[in-house]
Amino acid sequence: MSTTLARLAQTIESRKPEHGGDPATSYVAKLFSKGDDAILKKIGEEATETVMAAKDARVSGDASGLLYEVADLWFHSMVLLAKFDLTPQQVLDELARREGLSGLAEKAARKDA
Ligand SMILES: N=c1c2ncn([C@@H]3O[C@H](COP(=O)(O)OP(=O)(O)OP(=O)(O)O)[C@@H](O)[C@H]3O)c2ncn1[C@@H]1O[C@H](COP(=O)(O)O)[C@@H](O)[C@H]1O
Repeated sequence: MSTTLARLAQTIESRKPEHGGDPATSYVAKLFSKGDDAILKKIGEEATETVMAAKDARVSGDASGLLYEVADLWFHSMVLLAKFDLTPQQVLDELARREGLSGLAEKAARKDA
């Protein structure tokens, strides 16, 4: 896993209440203290902002805003994973498992099952 992702996952984990995360000084601790729905709401917002940024980029030809929104989306997705004691490595493992398997072939296999 990239060291940036690994470090961020570690920081997010350290912000959990059981590890002493303080909602007064930490955005992640504050999200954890608000509960699952607050995290899900942020994911919905960031996903929508990603869509809007892509539409803006299509019009302006400048995709730089899309990078910021996808970073926000990835970050909040990592908070969600941590909330459920899952790790980015597990997501990468799932992507690795899928490597080389065409999405079209996978879908067809599902239909046959
Ligand atoms: N990568 C991020 C990161 N990306 C985005 N954000 C925050 O996510 C929020 C995004 O929400 P919006 O863009 O909707 O802005 P907003 O209106 O201010 O947000 P809300 O008040 O609606 O939640 C902002 O407050 C951003 O600062 C992040 N906050 C933290 N991190 C990482 O998490 C680490 C731990 O952060 P703390 O827990 O705050 O110490 C940091 O060192 C960073 O590495």
